[in-house]
Amino acid sequence: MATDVRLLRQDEWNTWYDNLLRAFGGVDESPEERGLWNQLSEYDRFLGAWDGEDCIGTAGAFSFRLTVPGGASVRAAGITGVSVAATHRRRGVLTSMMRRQLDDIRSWGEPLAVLTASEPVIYGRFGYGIGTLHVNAEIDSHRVQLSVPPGTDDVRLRYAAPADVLDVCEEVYARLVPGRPGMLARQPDWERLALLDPQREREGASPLQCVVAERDGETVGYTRFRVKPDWHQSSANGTVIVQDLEGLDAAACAALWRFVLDIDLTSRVIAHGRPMDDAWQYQVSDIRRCGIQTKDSLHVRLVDVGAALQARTYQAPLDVVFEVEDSFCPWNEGRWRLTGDGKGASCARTTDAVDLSLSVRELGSAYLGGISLTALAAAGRVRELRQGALAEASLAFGSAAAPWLPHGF
Ligand SMILES: CC(=O)SCCNC(=O)CCNC(=O)[C@H](O)C(C)(C)COP(=O)(O)OP(=O)(O)OC[C@H]1O[C@@H](n2cnc3c(N)ncnc32)[C@H](O)[C@@H]1OP(=O)(O)O
Repeated sequence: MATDVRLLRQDEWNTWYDNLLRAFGGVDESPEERGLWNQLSEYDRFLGAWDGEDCIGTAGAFSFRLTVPGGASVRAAGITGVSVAATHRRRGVLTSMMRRQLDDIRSWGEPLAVLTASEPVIYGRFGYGIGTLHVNAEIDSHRVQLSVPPGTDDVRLRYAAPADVLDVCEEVYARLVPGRPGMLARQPDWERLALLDPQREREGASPLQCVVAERDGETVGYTRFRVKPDWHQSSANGTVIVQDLEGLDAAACAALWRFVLDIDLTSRVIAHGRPMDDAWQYQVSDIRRCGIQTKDSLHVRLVDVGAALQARTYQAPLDVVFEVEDSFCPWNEGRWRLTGDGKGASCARTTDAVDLSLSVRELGSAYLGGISLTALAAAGRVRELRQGALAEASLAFGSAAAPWLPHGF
Protein backbone atom coordinates (compact mmCIF):
# COMPACT_ATOMS: atom_id res chain seq x y z
CA MET A 1 0.00 0.00 0.00
CA ALA A 2 1.38 3.43 -0.93
CA THR A 3 0.51 5.92 1.79
CA ASP A 4 1.08 9.58 1.16
CA VAL A 5 1.85 11.56 4.34
CA ARG A 6 1.64 15.31 3.72
CA LEU A 7 0.63 18.63 5.22
CA LEU A 8 -3.08 19.11 5.71
CA ARG A 9 -4.82 21.62 3.45
CA GLN A 10 -7.52 23.87 4.83
CA ASP A 11 -10.16 22.47 2.46
CA GLU A 12 -9.36 18.95 3.72
CA TRP A 13 -9.92 19.71 7.38
CA ASN A 14 -13.51 18.41 7.63
CA THR A 15 -12.61 15.07 6.07
CA TRP A 16 -9.49 14.87 8.25
CA TYR A 17 -11.45 15.66 11.40
CA ASP A 18 -14.24 13.17 10.58
CA ASN A 19 -11.57 10.47 10.31
CA LEU A 20 -10.10 11.50 13.62
CA LEU A 21 -13.48 11.44 15.38
CA ARG A 22 -14.30 8.04 13.87
CA ALA A 23 -11.05 6.57 15.21
CA PHE A 24 -12.21 7.65 18.67
CA GLY A 25 -15.63 6.02 18.27
CA GLY A 26 -17.38 8.42 15.91
CA VAL A 27 -19.38 10.42 18.48
CA ASP A 28 -20.38 13.82 17.08
CA GLU A 29 -19.20 17.10 18.55
CA SER A 30 -21.24 20.28 18.81
CA PRO A 31 -20.68 22.85 16.03
CA GLU A 32 -19.09 25.15 18.63
CA GLU A 33 -16.58 22.53 19.74
CA ARG A 34 -15.76 21.47 16.21
CA GLY A 35 -15.42 25.09 15.13
CA LEU A 36 -12.98 25.82 17.93
CA TRP A 37 -10.76 22.85 17.08
CA ASN A 38 -10.84 23.95 13.47
CA GLN A 39 -9.69 27.40 14.49
CA LEU A 40 -6.92 26.01 16.71
CA SER A 41 -5.57 23.71 13.97
CA GLU A 42 -2.19 24.83 12.64
CA TYR A 43 -2.09 23.89 8.97
CA ASP A 44 1.65 24.20 8.60
CA ARG A 45 2.04 21.64 11.42
CA PHE A 46 -0.80 19.18 10.82
CA LEU A 47 -0.39 16.03 8.76
CA GLY A 48 -2.80 13.77 6.90
CA ALA A 49 -2.06 10.29 5.58
CA TRP A 50 -3.86 9.43 2.37
CA ASP A 51 -4.56 6.20 0.51
CA GLY A 52 -5.55 7.57 -2.89
CA GLU A 53 -8.48 9.91 -2.23
CA ASP A 54 -9.13 8.53 1.27
CA CYS A 55 -7.81 10.13 4.42
CA ILE A 56 -6.56 7.24 6.54
CA GLY A 57 -4.34 8.95 9.09
CA THR A 58 -4.21 12.18 11.10
CA ALA A 59 -1.61 13.84 13.34
CA GLY A 60 -0.94 17.39 14.47
CA ALA A 61 1.67 19.34 16.42
CA PHE A 62 0.55 22.49 18.21
CA SER A 63 3.18 25.19 18.76
CA PHE A 64 3.20 25.28 22.55
CA ARG A 65 5.47 26.82 25.14
CA LEU A 66 5.99 24.56 28.13
CA THR A 67 7.24 25.56 31.56
CA VAL A 68 10.33 23.57 32.55
CA PRO A 69 12.06 23.37 35.96
CA GLY A 70 13.52 26.79 36.69
CA GLY A 71 10.57 28.56 35.07
CA ALA A 72 11.72 28.95 31.46
CA SER A 73 9.03 28.69 28.80
CA VAL A 74 10.41 26.30 26.20
CA ARG A 75 9.11 25.66 22.68
CA ALA A 76 7.39 22.29 22.61
CA ALA A 77 5.37 20.57 19.91
CA GLY A 78 2.03 19.45 21.38
CA ILE A 79 1.22 16.24 19.56
CA THR A 80 -2.49 15.89 18.96
CA GLY A 81 -5.19 14.31 16.85
CA VAL A 82 -3.28 11.11 16.16
CA SER A 83 -5.33 8.42 14.46
CA VAL A 84 -5.22 5.73 11.81
CA ALA A 85 -8.39 4.37 10.18
CA ALA A 86 -9.28 0.94 11.52
CA THR A 87 -9.23 -0.31 7.92
CA HIS A 88 -5.50 0.54 7.73
CA ARG A 89 -4.25 -0.20 11.24
CA ARG A 90 -0.99 -2.03 12.03
CA ARG A 91 0.60 -1.43 8.66
CA GLY A 92 3.02 1.24 9.76
CA VAL A 93 0.92 4.36 9.03
CA LEU A 94 1.41 5.78 12.53
CA THR A 95 5.13 5.03 12.30
CA SER A 96 5.37 7.01 9.02
CA MET A 97 3.53 9.96 10.57
CA MET A 98 5.73 9.91 13.69
CA ARG A 99 8.84 9.79 11.46
CA ARG A 100 7.73 12.81 9.44
CA GLN A 101 6.56 14.67 12.54
CA LEU A 102 9.74 14.26 14.59
CA ASP A 103 11.87 15.26 11.57
CA ASP A 104 9.68 18.36 11.16
CA ILE A 105 9.87 19.28 14.85
CA ARG A 106 13.65 19.02 14.72
CA SER A 107 13.77 21.23 11.62
CA TRP A 108 11.64 23.83 13.43
CA GLY A 109 14.24 23.93 16.21
CA GLU A 110 11.83 22.79 18.93
CA PRO A 111 13.67 20.78 21.59
CA LEU A 112 10.63 19.00 23.00
CA ALA A 113 7.52 17.13 21.91
CA VAL A 114 4.75 16.36 24.40
CA LEU A 115 1.46 14.50 24.29
CA THR A 116 -1.25 12.84 26.30
CA ALA A 117 -1.78 9.27 25.18
CA SER A 118 -5.07 7.45 24.58
CA GLU A 119 -3.04 4.33 25.41
CA PRO A 120 0.41 4.67 27.01
CA VAL A 121 1.65 1.59 25.15
CA ILE A 122 1.72 3.45 21.83
CA TYR A 123 4.45 6.09 22.21
CA GLY A 124 7.43 4.59 24.05
CA ARG A 125 8.73 3.13 20.80
CA PHE A 126 8.96 6.67 19.42
CA GLY A 127 11.01 7.89 22.40
CA TYR A 128 8.28 9.37 24.60
CA GLY A 129 8.47 8.73 28.35
CA ILE A 130 5.81 9.37 30.98
CA GLY A 131 6.85 12.77 32.35
CA THR A 132 3.99 13.70 34.65
CA LEU A 133 1.43 11.88 36.74
CA HIS A 134 -1.76 13.35 38.10
CA VAL A 135 -4.28 12.59 40.81
CA ASN A 136 -7.88 11.59 40.20
CA ALA A 137 -9.95 12.02 43.36
CA GLU A 138 -13.50 10.99 44.25
CA ILE A 139 -14.09 12.44 47.70
CA ASP A 140 -16.78 11.42 50.17
CA SER A 141 -17.49 14.99 51.19
CA HIS A 142 -19.85 13.99 54.04
CA ARG A 143 -16.97 12.20 55.77
CA VAL A 144 -14.10 14.55 54.99
CA GLN A 145 -13.38 17.87 56.68
CA LEU A 146 -10.77 20.34 55.57
CA SER A 147 -8.45 22.09 58.01
CA VAL A 148 -7.72 25.39 56.35
CA PRO A 149 -4.73 27.72 56.68
CA PRO A 150 -4.92 31.20 58.24
CA GLY A 151 -6.47 33.77 55.94
CA THR A 152 -8.98 31.40 54.36
CA ASP A 153 -11.92 33.24 55.93
CA ASP A 154 -10.71 36.51 54.40
CA VAL A 155 -11.28 35.16 50.91
CA ARG A 156 -14.61 36.23 49.45
CA LEU A 157 -16.33 33.83 47.06
CA ARG A 158 -18.92 34.79 44.50
CA TYR A 159 -20.73 33.10 41.65
CA ALA A 160 -20.26 34.48 38.16
CA ALA A 161 -21.09 33.35 34.64
CA PRO A 162 -17.93 31.56 33.42
CA ALA A 163 -17.66 33.74 30.30
CA ASP A 164 -18.10 36.98 32.27
CA VAL A 165 -15.03 36.33 34.46
CA LEU A 166 -12.89 34.58 31.88
CA ASP A 167 -10.40 37.45 31.69
CA VAL A 168 -9.70 37.57 35.42
CA CYS A 169 -9.48 33.77 35.58
CA GLU A 170 -6.96 33.89 32.75
CA GLU A 171 -4.89 36.41 34.70
CA VAL A 172 -4.74 33.96 37.61
CA TYR A 173 -3.80 31.13 35.25
CA ALA A 174 -1.06 33.21 33.61
CA ARG A 175 0.51 33.96 36.99
CA LEU A 176 0.63 30.25 37.83
CA VAL A 177 2.24 29.08 34.58
CA PRO A 178 5.90 29.98 35.32
CA GLY A 179 5.79 28.35 38.76
CA ARG A 180 4.94 24.83 37.74
CA PRO A 181 6.76 22.66 35.17
CA GLY A 182 4.39 21.06 32.69
CA MET A 183 2.05 24.03 32.42
CA LEU A 184 1.44 25.52 28.99
CA ALA A 185 1.54 29.23 28.27
CA ARG A 186 -1.86 30.17 26.94
CA GLN A 187 -2.00 30.55 23.16
CA PRO A 188 -4.69 32.73 21.53
CA ASP A 189 -8.20 31.26 21.78
CA TRP A 190 -7.14 28.30 23.93
CA GLU A 191 -8.91 29.88 26.91
CA ARG A 192 -12.20 29.21 25.11
CA LEU A 193 -11.71 25.45 25.51
CA ALA A 194 -12.40 25.75 29.23
CA LEU A 195 -15.83 27.23 28.48
CA LEU A 196 -16.97 24.54 26.08
CA ASP A 197 -19.77 22.81 27.88
CA PRO A 198 -20.77 19.88 25.69
CA GLN A 199 -24.15 18.36 26.53
CA ARG A 200 -22.72 14.84 25.94
CA GLU A 201 -20.23 15.31 28.79
CA ARG A 202 -22.80 16.45 31.31
CA GLU A 203 -24.56 13.11 31.84
CA GLY A 204 -27.30 14.72 33.87
CA ALA A 205 -25.10 17.37 35.48
CA SER A 206 -25.72 21.11 35.38
CA PRO A 207 -24.18 23.48 32.87
CA LEU A 208 -20.74 24.76 33.84
CA GLN A 209 -20.78 26.98 36.93
CA CYS A 210 -18.05 29.29 38.15
CA VAL A 211 -17.06 30.75 41.51
CA VAL A 212 -14.28 33.29 41.80
CA ALA A 213 -12.21 33.91 44.92
CA GLU A 214 -11.41 37.53 45.75
CA ARG A 215 -9.32 39.36 48.31
CA ASP A 216 -9.33 43.14 48.61
CA GLY A 217 -11.17 43.32 45.30
CA GLU A 218 -8.54 41.27 43.45
CA THR A 219 -9.28 37.86 41.92
CA VAL A 220 -7.04 35.31 43.58
CA GLY A 221 -8.60 32.09 42.33
CA TYR A 222 -11.50 30.40 40.61
CA THR A 223 -13.24 27.10 40.19
CA ARG A 224 -15.37 25.87 37.31
CA PHE A 225 -17.55 22.89 38.05
CA ARG A 226 -20.83 21.12 37.42
CA VAL A 227 -23.31 19.73 39.93
CA LYS A 228 -25.12 16.47 39.32
CA PRO A 229 -28.13 16.14 41.62
CA ASP A 230 -29.11 12.71 42.91
CA TRP A 231 -32.44 12.27 44.66
CA HIS A 232 -32.73 8.53 44.19
CA GLN A 233 -31.74 7.53 47.70
CA SER A 234 -33.43 8.52 50.93
CA SER A 235 -31.43 11.73 51.09
CA ALA A 236 -29.87 14.03 48.54
CA ASN A 237 -26.53 12.71 47.33
CA GLY A 238 -25.45 14.98 44.55
CA THR A 239 -21.96 15.13 43.05
CA VAL A 240 -19.78 18.14 42.38
CA ILE A 241 -17.59 17.60 39.34
CA VAL A 242 -14.65 19.98 39.41
CA GLN A 243 -13.27 21.01 36.03
CA ASP A 244 -10.73 23.61 37.19
CA LEU A 245 -9.66 24.93 40.57
CA GLU A 246 -6.79 27.37 40.71
CA GLY A 247 -5.60 29.76 43.40
CA LEU A 248 -2.70 32.16 43.74
CA ASP A 249 -2.01 31.24 47.37
CA ALA A 250 -2.79 28.64 50.00
CA ALA A 251 -5.78 30.52 51.45
CA ALA A 252 -7.43 31.05 48.07
CA CYS A 253 -7.05 27.35 47.20
CA ALA A 254 -8.37 26.25 50.60
CA ALA A 255 -11.40 28.56 50.34
CA LEU A 256 -12.29 27.09 46.96
CA TRP A 257 -11.78 23.48 48.09
CA ARG A 258 -13.87 24.11 51.20
CA PHE A 259 -16.56 25.56 48.96
CA VAL A 260 -16.77 22.56 46.60
CA LEU A 261 -16.72 20.13 49.55
CA ASP A 262 -19.53 21.96 51.35
CA ILE A 263 -22.19 22.51 48.69
CA ASP A 264 -25.55 21.53 50.12
CA LEU A 265 -27.36 18.46 48.77
CA THR A 266 -24.11 16.93 47.57
CA SER A 267 -22.02 14.19 49.17
CA ARG A 268 -19.27 13.60 46.63
CA VAL A 269 -16.66 15.67 44.84
CA ILE A 270 -14.99 14.35 41.72
CA ALA A 271 -11.77 16.14 40.80
CA HIS A 272 -9.73 14.48 38.08
CA GLY A 273 -6.39 15.53 36.64
CA ARG A 274 -5.12 17.33 39.75
CA PRO A 275 -1.43 17.98 40.56
CA MET A 276 0.31 15.26 42.55
CA ASP A 277 1.17 17.76 45.28
CA ASP A 278 -2.26 19.45 45.49
CA ALA A 279 -2.37 20.88 49.02
CA TRP A 280 -5.91 19.77 49.90
CA GLN A 281 -4.60 16.20 50.23
CA TYR A 282 -2.73 17.33 53.35
CA GLN A 283 -5.70 19.28 54.74
CA VAL A 284 -8.37 16.56 54.64
CA SER A 285 -9.37 14.72 57.80
CA ASP A 286 -9.49 11.31 56.11
CA ILE A 287 -7.36 10.77 53.02
CA ARG A 288 -8.72 7.23 52.58
CA ARG A 289 -12.15 8.65 51.88
CA CYS A 290 -10.80 10.70 49.00
CA GLY A 291 -10.69 7.84 46.47
CA ILE A 292 -7.29 8.85 45.17
CA GLN A 293 -5.82 7.24 42.10
CA THR A 294 -2.86 8.28 40.00
CA LYS A 295 -2.64 8.28 36.24
CA ASP A 296 -0.01 9.06 33.62
CA SER A 297 -0.55 12.46 32.07
CA LEU A 298 2.06 14.26 29.94
CA HIS A 299 4.43 12.11 27.87
CA VAL A 300 7.65 13.91 27.05
CA ARG A 301 10.09 13.40 24.16
CA LEU A 302 13.44 15.16 23.95
CA VAL A 303 13.71 15.96 20.25
CA ASP A 304 17.04 17.72 20.73
CA VAL A 305 18.72 16.27 23.82
CA GLY A 306 21.38 18.98 24.15
CA ALA A 307 19.01 21.95 23.73
CA ALA A 308 16.36 20.42 25.99
CA LEU A 309 18.71 19.59 28.86
CA GLN A 310 20.24 23.03 28.85
CA ALA A 311 16.86 24.80 28.71
CA ARG A 312 16.03 23.90 32.31
CA THR A 313 17.83 24.47 35.57
CA TYR A 314 18.80 21.90 38.20
CA GLN A 315 17.93 21.68 41.88
CA ALA A 316 21.52 20.88 42.86
CA PRO A 317 24.86 21.21 41.06
CA LEU A 318 25.55 18.36 38.67
CA ASP A 319 28.24 17.31 36.23
CA VAL A 320 27.43 14.01 34.54
CA VAL A 321 28.08 12.28 31.25
CA PHE A 322 25.08 10.50 29.77
CA GLU A 323 25.24 7.80 27.12
CA VAL A 324 21.93 8.18 25.31
CA GLU A 325 20.26 5.53 23.18
CA ASP A 326 17.74 6.88 20.65
CA SER A 327 17.17 4.60 17.68
CA PHE A 328 14.18 6.58 16.33
CA CYS A 329 16.02 9.94 16.37
CA PRO A 330 19.66 8.88 15.96
CA TRP A 331 20.90 12.49 15.99
CA ASN A 332 20.52 12.31 19.78
CA GLU A 333 22.55 9.13 20.22
CA GLY A 334 25.85 9.12 22.02
CA ARG A 335 27.57 10.94 24.88
CA TRP A 336 26.48 14.21 26.38
CA ARG A 337 28.08 16.07 29.27
CA LEU A 338 25.51 17.98 31.31
CA THR A 339 26.71 20.53 33.84
CA GLY A 340 24.35 22.82 35.66
CA ASP A 341 22.81 24.14 38.83
CA GLY A 342 19.93 26.37 39.91
CA LYS A 343 21.06 29.21 37.66
CA GLY A 344 21.58 27.47 34.32
CA ALA A 345 23.09 24.56 32.47
CA SER A 346 25.11 23.55 29.46
CA CYS A 347 24.97 20.29 27.59
CA ALA A 348 27.42 19.34 24.87
CA ARG A 349 28.84 16.36 23.05
CA THR A 350 31.78 14.66 24.79
CA THR A 351 34.07 11.68 24.50
CA ASP A 352 34.61 11.48 28.28
CA ALA A 353 33.85 8.35 30.29
CA VAL A 354 30.15 7.58 30.73
CA ASP A 355 28.47 8.09 34.13
CA LEU A 356 24.90 7.09 33.34
CA SER A 357 23.52 5.09 30.45
CA LEU A 358 19.86 5.34 29.49
CA SER A 359 17.51 5.80 26.55
CA VAL A 360 15.92 9.07 25.48
CA ARG A 361 12.67 7.77 26.93
CA GLU A 362 14.06 7.83 30.48
CA LEU A 363 15.37 11.35 29.92
CA GLY A 364 11.83 12.32 28.87
CA SER A 365 10.41 10.81 32.05
CA ALA A 366 12.91 12.57 34.30
CA TYR A 367 12.95 15.87 32.39
CA LEU A 368 10.21 17.77 34.23
CA GLY A 369 11.27 16.50 37.63
CA GLY A 370 8.27 14.27 38.31
CA ILE A 371 9.82 10.81 37.87
CA SER A 372 13.16 10.18 39.56
CA LEU A 373 16.19 8.74 37.81
CA THR A 374 16.73 6.60 40.91
CA ALA A 375 13.32 4.99 40.44
CA LEU A 376 14.04 4.42 36.77
CA ALA A 377 17.39 2.85 37.69
CA ALA A 378 15.63 0.57 40.17
CA ALA A 379 13.42 -0.49 37.27
CA GLY A 380 16.56 -1.40 35.32
CA ARG A 381 16.10 1.43 32.86
CA VAL A 382 19.10 3.58 33.90
CA ARG A 383 22.58 2.12 34.37
CA GLU A 384 25.06 3.78 36.72
CA LEU A 385 28.69 3.49 35.56
CA ARG A 386 30.27 5.95 38.01
CA GLN A 387 29.37 5.47 41.64
CA GLY A 388 27.47 8.46 42.97
CA ALA A 389 26.41 9.75 39.56
CA LEU A 390 22.88 8.43 39.93
CA ALA A 391 22.25 10.12 43.28
CA GLU A 392 23.77 13.35 42.00
CA ALA A 393 21.69 13.42 38.81
CA SER A 394 18.52 12.22 40.48
CA LEU A 395 18.63 14.98 43.07
CA ALA A 396 19.47 17.63 40.49
CA PHE A 397 16.66 16.64 38.10
CA GLY A 398 13.97 16.99 40.80
CA SER A 399 11.43 19.79 40.98
CA ALA A 400 10.09 21.57 44.06
CA ALA A 401 6.62 21.81 42.48
CA ALA A 402 5.30 18.57 41.03
CA PRO A 403 5.06 18.95 37.25
CA TRP A 404 1.49 19.11 36.04
CA LEU A 405 -0.45 19.50 32.81
CA PRO A 406 -3.70 21.31 33.63
CA HIS A 407 -5.69 20.35 30.52
CA GLY A 408 -5.60 17.96 27.61
CA PHE A 409 -5.13 18.91 23.96
C1 LIG B 1 -1.54 12.10 21.04
C2 LIG B 1 -2.78 11.40 20.63
O1 LIG B 1 -3.49 11.90 19.82
S1 LIG B 1 -3.14 9.89 21.33
C3 LIG B 1 -4.36 9.15 20.26
C4 LIG B 1 -3.94 7.92 19.57
N1 LIG B 1 -5.04 7.47 18.73
C5 LIG B 1 -5.95 6.54 19.10
O2 LIG B 1 -5.86 5.92 20.15
C6 LIG B 1 -7.11 6.29 18.14
C7 LIG B 1 -7.35 4.79 17.87
N2 LIG B 1 -6.13 4.08 17.40
C8 LIG B 1 -5.53 4.37 16.22
O3 LIG B 1 -5.93 5.28 15.50
C9 LIG B 1 -4.33 3.53 15.80
O4 LIG B 1 -4.52 2.22 16.27
C10 LIG B 1 -2.97 4.05 16.28
C11 LIG B 1 -2.77 5.48 15.78
C12 LIG B 1 -2.90 4.04 17.80
C13 LIG B 1 -1.86 3.12 15.75
O5 LIG B 1 -1.75 3.27 14.33
P1 LIG B 1 -1.11 2.12 13.42
O6 LIG B 1 -0.94 2.68 12.05
O7 LIG B 1 -1.87 0.88 13.58
O8 LIG B 1 0.34 1.94 14.08
P2 LIG B 1 1.61 1.26 13.39
O9 LIG B 1 1.15 0.22 12.42
O10 LIG B 1 2.52 2.31 12.86
O11 LIG B 1 2.26 0.57 14.66
C14 LIG B 1 3.60 0.71 15.05
C15 LIG B 1 3.87 -0.24 16.19
O12 LIG B 1 3.09 0.15 17.32
C16 LIG B 1 2.27 -0.92 17.77
N3 LIG B 1 0.98 -0.34 18.17
C17 LIG B 1 0.33 0.68 17.56
N4 LIG B 1 -0.80 0.97 18.22
C18 LIG B 1 -0.85 0.13 19.28
C19 LIG B 1 -1.78 -0.05 20.32
N5 LIG B 1 -2.91 0.72 20.40
N6 LIG B 1 -1.54 -0.99 21.24
C20 LIG B 1 -0.42 -1.77 21.15
N7 LIG B 1 0.52 -1.63 20.18
C21 LIG B 1 0.29 -0.70 19.24
C22 LIG B 1 2.12 -1.80 16.55
O13 LIG B 1 1.79 -3.12 16.90
C23 LIG B 1 3.48 -1.68 15.91
O14 LIG B 1 4.38 -2.50 16.64
P3 LIG B 1 5.63 -3.22 15.92
O15 LIG B 1 6.47 -2.10 15.36
O16 LIG B 1 6.29 -3.96 17.03
O17 LIG B 1 5.04 -4.06 14.85
